[in-house]
Amino acid sequence: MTAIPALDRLRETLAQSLPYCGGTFELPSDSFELYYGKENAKFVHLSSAASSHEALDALQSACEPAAFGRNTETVLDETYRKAGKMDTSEFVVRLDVVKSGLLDIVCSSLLSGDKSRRSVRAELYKLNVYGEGAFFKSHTDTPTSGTMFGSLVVVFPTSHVGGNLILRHHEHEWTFDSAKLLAGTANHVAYAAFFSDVEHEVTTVTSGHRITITYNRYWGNSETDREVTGTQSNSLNILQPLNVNATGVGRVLAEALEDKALLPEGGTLGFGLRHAYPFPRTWDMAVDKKDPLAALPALLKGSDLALFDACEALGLKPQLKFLGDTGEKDDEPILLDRAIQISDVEVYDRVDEMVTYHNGVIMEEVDADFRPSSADIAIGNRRPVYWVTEVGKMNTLASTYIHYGNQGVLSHLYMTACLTVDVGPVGDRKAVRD
Ligand SMILES: O=C(O)CCC(=O)C(=O)O
Ligand SMILES: [Fe+2]
Repeated sequence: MTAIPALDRLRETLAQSLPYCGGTFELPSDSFELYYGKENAKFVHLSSAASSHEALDALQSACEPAAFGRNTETVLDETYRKAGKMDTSEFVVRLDVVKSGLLDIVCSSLLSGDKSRRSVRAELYKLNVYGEGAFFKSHTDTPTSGTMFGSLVVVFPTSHVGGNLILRHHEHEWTFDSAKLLAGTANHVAYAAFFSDVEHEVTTVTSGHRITITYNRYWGNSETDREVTGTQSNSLNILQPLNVNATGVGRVLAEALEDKALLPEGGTLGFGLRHAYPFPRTWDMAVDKKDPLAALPALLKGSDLALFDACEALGLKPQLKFLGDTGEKDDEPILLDRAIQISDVEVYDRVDEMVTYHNGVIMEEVDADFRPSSADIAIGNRRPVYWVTEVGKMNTLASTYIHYGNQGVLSHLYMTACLTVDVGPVGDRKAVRD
């Protein structure tokens, strides 16, 4: 098969997009003030200089053991998560992520395209104390609603050793060492913001107190731009460069489309999305009216968003689809343009059910140089697809893997869709057969 160098570059570009940003941020001293407890309210200043070991121990003792999610259940199991937690009803912290400008910094580092201006809401979720021996094994942050897209962790400058936040996405891994970043400072916080579907863990704290507050981040109203309140401060240290954008992706995609070795007579290109998105566990079309897949374009993030925007900018029509896996070894996967609830599909013939009643087409994986025969064109319910980026189990609708979250899954589950784009023949890629 002929090599298509621009396609390799496209894959590299899409994989480069970082799903996290982090750094340190200087704040006025009062931002570190914490009041907790209702009956006997206590005060502690969360910086190494101002707080005694005893005061931090007292805060730790006032916490409850932190639970986490195993599928739909919220469980306590100190072999998986050992940490203290305090609910927002039990404490008040002076730090304001909006007024201080921290939320702006995080959004402009992590988001791209129109979304970098879109309004974002950060909701304080928990205070956590990781004392000596505390840790949290690998999990993703459970979506509490369909608009939740990210998490933000703020680590206070109380002295601690260990407790690295390790993030993993596809084949990459990043370590955020808050202890090292905060060493010797009393007036900075360390922050890490990531897309919530990114797997992460907190390694064992070997000494001291690692005290954090976490926020869930949600998309706000798509019509309203984010109010930019932040001051650009010299005291900001951003560890991660900006994300890939649609222009960069569009440039390599356009180049790939000029190559005669890629679907010379036109066809369908497929991309497995790199992020998972929250979908309702159940819904009823009669009540909800809208298919959850229809909401997905507004939720895209990272390189998924850059790819979608790049296709549109080139005059192509990207489509988001699910891959329906029937669960049978010999069945071919079905491309679906709506989200269906697998449990709704009769067990006796899922392929027929998905094709006949759910508008599905049978997906046939082909090579980059595929040329359709007249037979391919005639058969309406089969679709030859050349997958540019990997599509697989992750992209299937019926996901059965055990999900570890920061709480039990309530209303939403992460699902990964794929993007397909029909292209015309070389030289006329926008010309697409109906
Ligand atoms: O403390 C951290 O760095 C991350 C904590 C975390 O993953 C969580 O609370 O879900
Ligand atoms: Fe988490």
